[in-house]
Amino acid sequence: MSTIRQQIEAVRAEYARLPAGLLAHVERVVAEARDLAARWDLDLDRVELAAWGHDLFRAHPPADQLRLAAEAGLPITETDRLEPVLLHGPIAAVVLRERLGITDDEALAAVRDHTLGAAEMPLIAKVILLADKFEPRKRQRTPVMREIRRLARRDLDAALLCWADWKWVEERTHGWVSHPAHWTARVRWVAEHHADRALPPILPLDDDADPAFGA
Ligand SMILES: Nc1ncnc2c1ncn2[C@@H]1O[C@H](COP(=O)(O)OP(=O)(O)OP(=O)(O)OP(=O)(O)OC[C@H]2O[C@@H](n3cnc4c(N)ncnc43)[C@H](O)[C@@H]2O)[C@@H](O)[C@H]1O
Repeated sequence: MSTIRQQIEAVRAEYARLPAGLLAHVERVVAEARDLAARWDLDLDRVELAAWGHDLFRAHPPADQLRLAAEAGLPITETDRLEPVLLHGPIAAVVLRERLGITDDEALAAVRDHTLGAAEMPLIAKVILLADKFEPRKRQRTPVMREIRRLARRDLDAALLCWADWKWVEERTHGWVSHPAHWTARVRWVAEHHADRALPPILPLDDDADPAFGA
């Protein structure tokens, strides 16, 4: 069985066949994810492994992404057929497990869910999703990502929710459909956010005590 550092080197070697621009992005995500992981006291090697794996299939043509997803037995929704790029994380998670022998379930979940999020996410997955969204190039392109980055240092869940709000606007702007998996995650995050900030109980209405009703 290989060590985690050997697994990282094996995944990293795969980028030799991929576009230089993608490698540069992944290197930025690795640095960003390690920084955030250190703040949340996570195992840096496991986070780095997930960061290296997350975009292995990002640059593949859409037809290949659809074919690979079908070969891997992944569920393919109507939204995935319209936008096969949404399958690149799930494909990478399967290939990392089956071809590269990676068995760290939380790291694989982070790879799988880095585009859409999921209702249940281990800390590693939250860190990878957010680091991918606010690595330096992206926060230069989308300045609101700087605020989400600042928030992630204090509260990962609030940062995810803010990213989901931003994404909702992005989807409407581009005329994209919200992916069902992302919507399920978002609904859960909103419910958890409000549960954490419980409102005072609503008192029963007493119409008789209300002068407006006594008249
Ligand atoms: N072939 C290539 N050659 C050279 N460089 C390359 C390359 N491919 C990638 N790169 C480089 O790698 C960088 C990183 O790629 P990404 O990290 O995928 O960066 P991105 O395209 O800006 O998308 P995003 O940050 O939203 O990422 P996500 O996985 O969430 O989302 C992934 C995509 O899903 C799409 N998406 C998300 N939600 C969607 C929805 N609901 N409907 C439709 N599409 C949706 C968006 O188009 C988004 O771009 C690129 O910016 C580029 O510099």
